[in-house]
Amino acid sequence: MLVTGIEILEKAHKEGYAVGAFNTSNLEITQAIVEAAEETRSPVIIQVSEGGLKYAGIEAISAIVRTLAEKATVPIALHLDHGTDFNTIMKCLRNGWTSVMIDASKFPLEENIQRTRKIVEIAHSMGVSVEAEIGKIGGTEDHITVDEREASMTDPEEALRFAKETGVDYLAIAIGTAHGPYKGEPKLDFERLKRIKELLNMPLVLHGASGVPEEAIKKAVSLGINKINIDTDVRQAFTARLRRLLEEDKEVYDPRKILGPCKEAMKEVIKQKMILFGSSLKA
Ligand SMILES: O=C(COP(=O)(O)O)NO
Ligand code: NA
Ligand SMILES: [Zn+2]
Repeated sequence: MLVTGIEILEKAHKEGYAVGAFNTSNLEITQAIVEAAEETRSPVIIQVSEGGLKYAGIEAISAIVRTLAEKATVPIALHLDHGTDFNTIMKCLRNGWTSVMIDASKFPLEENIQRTRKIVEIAHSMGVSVEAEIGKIGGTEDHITVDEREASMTDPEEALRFAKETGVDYLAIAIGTAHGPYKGEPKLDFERLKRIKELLNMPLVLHGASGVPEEAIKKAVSLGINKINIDTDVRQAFTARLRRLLEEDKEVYDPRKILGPCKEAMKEVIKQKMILFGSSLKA
């Protein structure tokens, strides 16, 4: 069933587990997410980035996700990932999305607060949940120095002020993760996470979670992370299966015979994540 993001994440926050938020841009990835959630009895957040909306078309991808979510036997929220453009966020709200992220983290704090508060007021008036970001979660391509990394991490006191002044439902924080594959091993600042959770006592979001070792994920969940964004690991599962399949079978040409096994490969990765995050059997 299609529910709001806060319905899923308030429960996760109270009961101390995390829910996967998996990016999709087509039918097969969406099916993999929904089937994985039903097979592990997990609530799940299906999210589309602005790039994914451009690729699939907002009406088409909304229809696919909404249709599969409404038919599903577990709670599913439909979330806009890293919303930066006001009109795109409004289009998602008009297309029945149940959660949106306003990512104004690149602006100074005051402006991030203003921009976020505006979206919170509109989305809440429509019964839609809101995620925002404070601190900068980079991509692995950012060649930043260590102290720049420190400076980009979320300041706990600023996060408290931000949460109070915006009314945001869940907060994406920067504690050392980055989007995309890691070159070395990511070092998460668990002390910082612990402090933020103590101060804010609300659902927290971890971006850039692909490539983070399982032990670090488990520790982050135990310290209060409740939404975990995964994109790269699912993409890599798809592509690895695709390459192997085309290597092994030079004759195949039916997209269903190619995309079907790729869907299964993505589903297996997603199921493992749901079990690792502690969301299995929570639906
Ligand atoms: O944060 C993410 C996903 O990051 P990864 O690709 O590292 O899983 N999406 O918003
Ligand atoms: Na990552
Ligand atoms: Zn992200």
